[in-house]
Formats: sequence, structure tokens, C-alpha cells
Amino acid sequence: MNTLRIAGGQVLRPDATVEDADVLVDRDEGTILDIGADLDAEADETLDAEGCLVTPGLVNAHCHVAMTLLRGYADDKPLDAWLREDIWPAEGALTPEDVRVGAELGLVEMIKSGTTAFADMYFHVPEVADAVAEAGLRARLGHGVVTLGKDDEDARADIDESLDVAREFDGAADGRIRTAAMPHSLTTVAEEYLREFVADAHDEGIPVHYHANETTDEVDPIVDERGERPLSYAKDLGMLTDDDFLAHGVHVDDAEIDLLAEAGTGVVHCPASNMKLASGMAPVQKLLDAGVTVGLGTDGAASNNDLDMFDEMRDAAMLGKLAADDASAVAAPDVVRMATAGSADAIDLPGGALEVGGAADLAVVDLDAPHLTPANDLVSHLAYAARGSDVRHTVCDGRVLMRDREVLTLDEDAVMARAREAVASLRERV
Ligand SMILES: CSC[C@H]1O[C@@H](n2cnc3c(O)ncnc32)[C@H](O)[C@@H]1O
Ligand SMILES: [Zn+2]
Repeated sequence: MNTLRIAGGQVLRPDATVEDADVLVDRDEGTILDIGADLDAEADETLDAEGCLVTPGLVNAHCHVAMTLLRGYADDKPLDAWLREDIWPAEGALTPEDVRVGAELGLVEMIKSGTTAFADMYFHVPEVADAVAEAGLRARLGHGVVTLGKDDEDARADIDESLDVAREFDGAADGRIRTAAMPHSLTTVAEEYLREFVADAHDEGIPVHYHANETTDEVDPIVDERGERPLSYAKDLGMLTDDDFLAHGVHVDDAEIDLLAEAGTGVVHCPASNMKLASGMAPVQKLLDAGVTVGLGTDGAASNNDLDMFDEMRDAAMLGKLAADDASAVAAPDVVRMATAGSADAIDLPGGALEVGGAADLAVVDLDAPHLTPANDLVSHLAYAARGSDVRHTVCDGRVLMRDREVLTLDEDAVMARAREAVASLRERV
């Protein structure tokens, strides 16, 4: 058996306690063999975790990873204008190679900030999947479908591509890649297509992921035209099952929260994107109180503007308190759970907890920094004070993806150089 030992650190356990312990990993199986203070087995490789906190790898449950190329491309606009005036025209000019390098750039950023798994909605998914296979993370990938403005033939071709991609890539990269069918939203895919698309996906056991209840501009027309709330419409369309997960859920009323809790549909909270686009404040504490599975996501780097899940935890805690008008709402252990087990649960991928027999997906956070001193409460530090740049080592599926801040699976400098070139060329074309 080929083993890895993460030695000399403190370990964050699923019950949010912290203990002095080593973590022993079976690299062949990609699982945790043991966690404890007195492990005497020799290991084939050791990662030094002295002065560090070993946490589950962070799980970014909603992203458009190749949008790193559009970071800073268009800021300071609301969602609809931002998409229509800037983002969609630029995305129309992206080549498969652009998406590949954008994805690689995002994956380097994720590895460097302790993220080991993510869910992604984009296009040119084969290129994203190749990049994920090389980088070594886990992902749930899907082709995002928009039928708005398309004729019937193009709309059906987009849906077919989403289903084909979901079939073809499920289980790729030694099982680290899973898939979903991804209608973009309840307003950008017409009802006549949504109903059939969702039924076809579910018939084949493919989960569905979509944006929902993100802005009032999106919610109000649904209510006006149908006389029902968006998530009642989603339920009618069959898109509210416990395999499905939606992004945002900002403008949800109490009845919709009950629908989510009853159905077991996951909600991915994206606080930075919601603040930047001024979309609104999701009622996260209410969702948690109702028993809804809540994960955390960055959304794309063009509306965030980074993929750092530590930032996201802090934003979620701060915004959750404002939304609830209660400083005790969305507390540190809640956001850490959302960024780990909550997200893993929402997108149904392994990871999110450090436990014997579980996935060896972890981040080693170096605590030897002024902003993490003194170590009064390490869960508080993860939620409120730590940064992605504090991550020293990242491990996914038992494989070391970053050691002492050196990314081992992708060439960081080369990826950045290719991304700069791709964007220079894109800017000439758009
Ligand atoms: C068709 S692939 C996915 C599609 O979603 C766009 N997108 C990025 N951020 C958001 C957001 O916050 N709400 C809705 N849609 C978003 C992305 O640019 C792609 O076009
Ligand atoms: Zn999104």
C-alpha cells in the first residue's frame, strides 16, 4: 500500500472540534486510513503540518471556472445588463482553447486556496474536463443551456449537447468527474424545452443544476406571468428533487424554503457575486433553520472577482448576519460546514469531512501568520481571518496537488502566460 502522512498538525473533525493528530492516507484508494496522535506506521511520503490546521478540502459548489479570463472585464453593473452587454458577447468569441486555459487558470487558483472539488456550468465542457483530469481535483461538470433567442433547432442542439456531455464524462478522470444537466435558469430556458430536458435527464439518473431566484428582475416576471413563485414552477417542472441543486436562492419566500426543505434540493449560496451584482441578500439562516442543504460557491471570477473560498466563508457570515439582522446568525461553524460538508452534500461529491474511510481531500492551513495570531478559536479563524494564500499543502483523492505552495499538477507560470495571451487575442476579436 502506498501511503501519505500529514504530520504534526491539528485536525478539524466533522463535529467542528480540533485535535492534535496526524492523518494517514491510502494513496492507492484515495481515502483516509487513520487519524490520531500516536500513529506509528511509516509512510511513503510525509507532508509537514507543524503549526498548521488540517481541514477538509473546500468545495466550491457553483462556479463557471473558465470565466477567470473575464476577471475585471466588466464590473459594476447589475446581472442582466452585465450578461447581455458584456459577458455574453465576450463568451460568444471564446474558443475551446480559451476555455481550456481559463479553466486551468481557475484550477491553479483553486488548488492554491485549498479547494479540492467544485461544480461548474459552462460550455466547451470537454476542455474543462481535460483540465480537471490534469489538475487532479474533483468536479461535477455540465454544459449550460440557454434557449432564449434561439430557434427550435439550435435550442434542441444545445439541450442534446448538455445531455451528451453528461453521459460521456460521468466517471471520467478515474471517477473524480461527475456530471449534471444544466439549464441556465428558469427564465433563459423556455418551458416547452425545460420540461422535457429535465425529464430526460432524470430518466437517466442525471441530476439537474440551474440558477434560480437570483434577482427580483428574474423572479417578478415569473410571478406576473404564471401567478406562482419560481420554485413552485420549478417543482411543477420536476426540477426540485434531492439530486438537484440550484445556485443563489436569494429571493425565496417562506413557502419556497419549505419546498426546498421537503424536496431535499441543495441551495448554493454565492454571497460575493450577490453583493457585487447587487442581487440581494439570501436568507441563509432561515434556510439552515428549515433544514435545507446549503453549500457555498464563488460563481464565476467575473462577478466575484476571485475563486477563494476563504473569502466566500467570510462574506457568507457577514452577509448572513445583515440579512437576518442578527449578529448570531450564520456563525463561524455554520459557514465552515457550508464550505465543506454542505457543499459536498449539495453537489453529491465525496469529501467535505475528515474521517476514517472518507475521501482524502484536504487543505493544510499555515497558522503562523500575524492575522491568525493568537489561536483563540481555529474555526473562527477559518471563517473570518484566514486567506487562500495561507494554504500550504492541498491534497485531493490522496494525491498531493500543492506542496509548500508549489502546484505540482499544472505549470502555474505557463498557465498564466497562456491566459494573458488568450485574453489579448480575445480583446482584439470582441
Ligand atoms: C450557459 S453557461 C453559464 C452561463 O452563466 C453565466 N453566468 C455567470 N454568472 C452568472 C450569474 O450570477 N447568474 C446567471 N448567469 C451567470 C455565464 O456567463 C455563462 O454564460
Ligand atoms: Zn452562476
